[in-house]
Amino acid sequence: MSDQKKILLLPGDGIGPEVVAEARRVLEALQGGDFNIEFSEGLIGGCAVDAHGTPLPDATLEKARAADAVLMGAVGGPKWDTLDRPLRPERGLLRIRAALDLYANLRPVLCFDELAEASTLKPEIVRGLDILIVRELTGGIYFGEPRGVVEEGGQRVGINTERYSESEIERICRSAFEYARVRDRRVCSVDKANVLESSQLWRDTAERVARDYPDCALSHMYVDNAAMQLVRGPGQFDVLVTSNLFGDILSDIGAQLTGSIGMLPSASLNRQGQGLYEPVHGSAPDIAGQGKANPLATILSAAMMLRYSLGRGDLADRVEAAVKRVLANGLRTGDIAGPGEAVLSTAQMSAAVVAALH
Ligand SMILES: NC(=O)C1=CN([C@@H]2O[C@H](COP(=O)(O)OP(=O)(O)OC[C@H]3O[C@@H](n4cnc5c(N)ncnc54)[C@H](O)[C@@H]3O)[C@@H](O)[C@H]2O)C=CC1
Ligand SMILES: CC(C)CC(=O)C(=O)O
Ligand SMILES: [Mg+2]
Repeated sequence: MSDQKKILLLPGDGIGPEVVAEARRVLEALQGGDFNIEFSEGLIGGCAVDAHGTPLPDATLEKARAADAVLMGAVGGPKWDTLDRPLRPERGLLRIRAALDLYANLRPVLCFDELAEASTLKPEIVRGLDILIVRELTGGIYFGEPRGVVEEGGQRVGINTERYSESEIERICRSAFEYARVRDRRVCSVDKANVLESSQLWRDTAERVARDYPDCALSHMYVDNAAMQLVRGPGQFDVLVTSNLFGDILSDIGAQLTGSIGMLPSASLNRQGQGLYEPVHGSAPDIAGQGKANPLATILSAAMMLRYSLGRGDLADRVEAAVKRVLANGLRTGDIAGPGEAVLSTAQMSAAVVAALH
């Protein structure tokens, strides 16, 4: 029986449309037999502001709710940087994450052996690197109230609020332990409990949740040390669980350990297993429209979508194996190419992945 899946594509801005088009090509190449996809498209970010005056039109949210999964590119860019905050493209992304309750953001920091030389770190440090960052995605300072810029004492004051409830912390910690159970059973909770009350609650809650997972080890680390340890000795980590802001920053560090931010995929999941999949990078205005973007982070995000939302781990394995083959054959986009190595365009890279699908 044919298994028709509904995928909503949200290309967004900058390099978003370029990398999403290439991930679509890979998904299309997998179609046939018992696997078929019905693609639809929606607007989010700056392109949605231009067309509808809002970064997240209701129609996009409705389509997302009706889809089996959403594959997004990236939002934002200098064209929209001057807008009032509620109109900024990035707000559209935050709103769709909140509206779909996508609280668990998985960012696998996986270094393909073939790219160990492309890492900022020594190859022997990153070879075999496999960390899972579990980032809380719908709370914390990106959402806390009060927020805004107010007049106070004759000057402007910018306000944001870091705020976490026990239940928000508990559910993301549970997710982290569940993933740890199918890995090396080690969870490092990253916070700033020496300064922040929200982090003290985070630490207490992580300790309480850990009692339900006696088969896993829990450790704690302050975020400043964690940033340093990720660069100094990333192999010490298995699962990292942390807040929205800290996870955002630490995962960009993690991305560079894998060779390039163009390599790091992500999945954002709710309790129902519904998910939004996107590369960790942004809209990269500096290279947009030039065919220079590395599409592998988005292609690997599509693989995560196959595994987590579409129940097709077999197809996800095929995509990931194809990416590995392409890298083993020495094929590189500019961000991961070494000196003197030939550089593929965005479209040439995805064509190579399609050709390497077995
Ligand atoms: N999830 C999202 O939609 C995100 C959106 N943004 C937005 O994107 C815009 C640009 O932000 P930046 O801070 O410059 O971060 P960025 O991730 O877009 O770019 C940082 C650097 O990495 C490079 N890069 C990013 N993706 C690449 C890829 N696939 N292949 C090769 N090189 C790549 C860029 O060329 C740039 O030099 C901003 O408007 C920002 O708010 C930033 C991060 C995430
Ligand atoms: C709008 C930002 C929060 C996006 C971002 O940087 C991210 O999710 O990594
Ligand atoms: Mg980020």
